[in-house]
Amino acid sequence: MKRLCGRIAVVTASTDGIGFAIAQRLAQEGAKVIISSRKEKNVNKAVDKLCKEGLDVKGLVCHVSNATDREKLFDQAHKLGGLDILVSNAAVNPEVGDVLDCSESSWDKIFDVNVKSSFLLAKEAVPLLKQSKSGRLIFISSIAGFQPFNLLGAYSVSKTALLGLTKAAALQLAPDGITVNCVAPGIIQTKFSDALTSSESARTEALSRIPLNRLGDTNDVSGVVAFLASNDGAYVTGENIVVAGGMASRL
Ligand SMILES: NC(=O)c1ccc[n+]([C@@H]2O[C@H](COP(=O)([O-])OP(=O)(O)OC[C@H]3O[C@@H](n4cnc5c(N)ncnc54)[C@H](O)[C@@H]3O)[C@@H](O)[C@H]2O)c1
Repeated sequence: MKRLCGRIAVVTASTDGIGFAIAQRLAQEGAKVIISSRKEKNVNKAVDKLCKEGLDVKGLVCHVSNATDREKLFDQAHKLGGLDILVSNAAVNPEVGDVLDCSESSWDKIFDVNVKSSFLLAKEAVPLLKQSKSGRLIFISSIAGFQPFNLLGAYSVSKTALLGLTKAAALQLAPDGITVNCVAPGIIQTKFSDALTSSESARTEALSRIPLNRLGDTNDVSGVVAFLASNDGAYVTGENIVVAGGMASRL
């Protein structure tokens, strides 16, 4: 099914993991997708891979905290014809520990990348999204945003902030016909979740919390994002959608 023909999408941190799967899926559904991440080498590799699959993608270096990089991202979209879909996916977690043990520098970094950059990307995308007939803003939060994970204190709180940002921005942008939603993944197999899944004991503990009894795959998340980006999701806004194999009922 190609639900996104003629749409232009920007996905941050999309050279690997969940972001890559989202970029791939949006492109498979017919969108022209701008891939980005911090390192040129990774951008080139991801673009090469998707171009070889016959997908319409362009790539750009973008450190989401860097205003010039963000400007280049939207300039590129403008040159391609506009912007219909922004997926804000980049996140960091530089420190493992309880929330009140987080160092000030890690707190600042977590909130700078996970929250402030998402806010700024959204704010800067709005002029282009307003020109689209089907503007979509999609934030990637986490199940930890609903109930903080042990030892992921500050990261969890940053993801909670995105739940609020989604609701507030959805109300603000509804009169312009732009939908704003958030996807909150559970434990999805990527580099990011390695610590939660790599050892046998960590894996068993993780699975004990997931009613569907399997870890998530990046495609479990990308399909939901594609739905929200498409006309099938046109009447959904201000929602935080958990994609976690039922984990939310065991929090
Ligand atoms: N994997 C999971 O279990 C899981 C669960 C819940 C939420 N998430 C969220 O999903 C998103 C993607 O995570 P992932 O699991 O694919 O892992 P990942 O490590 O592949 O994704 C994080 C990406 O963000 C990028 N990034 C970090 N700082 C950046 C910056 N300043 N500018 C641009 N890019 C930057 C990293 O390079 C990395 O590619 C993140 O928002 C993460 O919080 C992941």
